[in-house]
Amino acid sequence: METKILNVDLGERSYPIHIGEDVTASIGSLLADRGIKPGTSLLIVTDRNVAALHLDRIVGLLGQAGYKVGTYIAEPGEATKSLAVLQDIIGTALDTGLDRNSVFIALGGGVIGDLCGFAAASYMRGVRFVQVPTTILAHDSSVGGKVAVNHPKAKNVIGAFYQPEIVIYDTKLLLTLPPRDVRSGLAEVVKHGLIWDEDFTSWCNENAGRLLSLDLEALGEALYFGCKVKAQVVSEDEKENGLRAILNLGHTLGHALEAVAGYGELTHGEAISIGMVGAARLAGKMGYPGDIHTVTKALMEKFQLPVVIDAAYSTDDIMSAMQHDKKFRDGKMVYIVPTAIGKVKIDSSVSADMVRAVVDELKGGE
Ligand SMILES: NC(=O)c1ccc[n+]([C@@H]2O[C@H](COP(=O)([O-])OP(=O)(O)OC[C@H]3O[C@@H](n4cnc5c(N)ncnc54)[C@H](O)[C@@H]3O)[C@@H](O)[C@H]2O)c1
Ligand SMILES: O=C(O)C(=O)C[C@@H](O)[C@H](O)[C@H](O)COP(=O)(O)O
Ligand SMILES: [Zn+2]
Repeated sequence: METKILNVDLGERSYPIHIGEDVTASIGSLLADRGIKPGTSLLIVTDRNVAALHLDRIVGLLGQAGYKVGTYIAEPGEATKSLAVLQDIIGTALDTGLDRNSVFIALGGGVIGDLCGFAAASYMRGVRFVQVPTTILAHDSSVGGKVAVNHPKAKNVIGAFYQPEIVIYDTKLLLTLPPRDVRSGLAEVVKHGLIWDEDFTSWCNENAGRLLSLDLEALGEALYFGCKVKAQVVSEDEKENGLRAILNLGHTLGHALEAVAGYGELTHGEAISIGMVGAARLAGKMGYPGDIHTVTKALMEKFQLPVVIDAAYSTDDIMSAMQHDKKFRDGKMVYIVPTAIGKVKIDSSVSADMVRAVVDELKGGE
């Protein structure tokens, strides 16, 4: 696929997304084009898995382009998205003398993007940062400026809206992903179809095999579509006062499952796969056509993602974890309900009893 460029249109905080095979080869000139001049001190935040595979090359490219490069290597996994690791990154930034002109680079998946982005938002009250996503899932996390770490009780509740300077998305880096993370990332790809476009949802269904086997042509198209939806929604509603909540399809239940299971037990994509099937069940109970559930469940199964809740998790724990959802207002639940394939509604009329019934059905393996 030839390189494609999208723009996130946010006035003076607008930024480009470059997607293509080998775009990181030009990382130095892409940074310079964004006003990050050679000679600038950079801190690359990454995790151990990504470091072993891709860090030396990126450090080399940035060094050759004249940047001063430091690194912070975290443990892989969701548990790394924590205040303790955030503090450690800030310690490294201080020890290496980074100042307000310095730039943080997130080289990794969504965990690293969210963590590094929040570190950049906090360090000296804000330094610039760059997203270099290395997972499929990170087409979602690298765009839009939601940055955060987790609290043991709830996902992403310590965070900010803080936009990157540029997103540099090299699809070749995805070729080293383990199968579980391929499947997990594809859950968010399918989500962008389910909330936005019936035709793209059908395309995902038809191209599941190519996507699962990391066909770069198919992946490039899928990631371009997801980033395009995301850029459009975020450009209209950066801070989730309305429309942006649709990106949360499946997340009320999904985030609760991640917290109740213990961070890292379920991947984010696995959790929202179950959450999206739950939302489709809810839609059925509310009188929307039954095929939303059938199609959603079949799609998730096609991508080898889970569609039921482990019976060991307590329904009460799941229900109370959902109370921390950031969409809820004044104690009122707000759900993203699919009303057709490719369409969703932001709904505050869903009863807790209905949600509990869905959770119990999913635990019963239905
Ligand atoms: N900010 C947002 O808008 C947003 C959107 C979606 C998800 N998220 C967050 O993203 C996180 C999940 O992201 P994720 O699934 O990318 O998780 P992740 O960052 O933990 O990456 C998944 C695994 O893949 C490994 N990995 C990453 N790139 C690799 C590569 N190229 N080759 C081999 N291994 C590689 C990592 O080491 C890790 O073990 C969650 O915390 C979720 O809440 C945020
Ligand atoms: O960008 C958004 O907005 C999203 O909701 C995208 C989600 O896929 C993502 O998981 C996000 O981090 C969830 O945000 P939260 O506000 O529910 O924590
Ligand atoms: Zn998500």
